Amino acid sequence: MTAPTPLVVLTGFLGSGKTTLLNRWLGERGDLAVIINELGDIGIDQDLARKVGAPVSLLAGGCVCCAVQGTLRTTLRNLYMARAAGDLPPFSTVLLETTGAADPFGVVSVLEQDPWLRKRFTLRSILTTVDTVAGEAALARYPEALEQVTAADQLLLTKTDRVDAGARRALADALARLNPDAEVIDAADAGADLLDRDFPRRCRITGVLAPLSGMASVSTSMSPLASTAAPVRGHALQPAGLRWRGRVVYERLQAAVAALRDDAGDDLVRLKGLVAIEKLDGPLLIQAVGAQPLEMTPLPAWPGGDEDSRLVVITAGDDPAAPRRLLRDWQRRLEIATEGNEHA
Ligand SMILES: Nc1nc2c(ncn2[C@@H]2O[C@H](COP(=O)(O)OP(=O)(O)OP(=O)(O)O)[C@@H](O)[C@H]2O)c(=O)[nH]1
Repeated sequence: MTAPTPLVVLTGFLGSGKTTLLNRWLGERGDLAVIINELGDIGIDQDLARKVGAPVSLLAGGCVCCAVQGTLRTTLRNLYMARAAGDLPPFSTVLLETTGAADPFGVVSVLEQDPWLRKRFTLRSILTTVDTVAGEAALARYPEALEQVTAADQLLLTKTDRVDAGARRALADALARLNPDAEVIDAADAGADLLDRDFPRRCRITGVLAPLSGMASVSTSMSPLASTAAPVRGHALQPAGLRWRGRVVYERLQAAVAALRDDAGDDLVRLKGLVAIEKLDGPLLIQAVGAQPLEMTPLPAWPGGDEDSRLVVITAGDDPAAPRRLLRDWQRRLEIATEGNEHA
């Protein structure tokens, strides 16, 4: 049997820059197979993944670490079989982008517990993006963010263009204390050759999400970033998505986004969407990460074959109805017809 194919896990909290980095790497090398995991049922990132011939598989509807572990197994098997049959280009490495809420240890256990997969794939590394703007707050509030940092072989600082050198250094020092085994570098300096790098084998023992009741003590004793904010229990992140047909007037969209952000307040963790706009050929890509500035980018054409408008909202807290309420208000504000729309 040929040597097992390396699997690189790219993780990092919601909106920390995983897809941006993945896209850059896809532009740098053509020997990757990519698996993108989305928290909700509606996928956007797989359409945004640069189309350079790399096979891109979508795992939607939950985290690979728990809800869709079985689907990850099937996807890896399918990739292996399709390559063996010559139906896919001969990729050398599988790059798995987790959801921003994933526990990387759960991903590792998929490989470890499946004898068939264990012979054919090997975990090469866990690479974790950390947002220099929002990373500190995320680590203090979300056990997922802490778990992702703890699990990392390499920590990649993103959005360093938006903070000063002092803030960058303070975060890097704090991360080094949280995970002394992982080197901290700027994502901007991380070329795609990082995907070939082997790291010393580590015993990965889940530390944060499993004993959730211990989270408060973990965040104060381990984290130099601990804040007074009460930590949210694991996976207390609620996704909802809306899909619709029809164009929206730009000014009304702007007002609807502002109203949604206002209504959600601090609980809005992530907003992303592709929206058809009056008088524009391609869609508008909408991105918001917490309270960070909104990004609206007109795309020249619809990426992927899917030309439905889509909006995904992820809120903090235990109430799964919260993001759905935001989407219902969104629908009402933009007078999007109910018929044919899909909430997920
Ligand atoms: N200024 C700046 N913005 C960045 C950088 N990296 C990512 N972003 C922005 O941050 C937002 C989120 O980036 P993504 O790459 O989609 O983050 P993600 O981790 O894939 O997000 P999820 O998949 O939703 O968890 C987007 O609006 C990006 O344009 C960076 O290095 N600098």
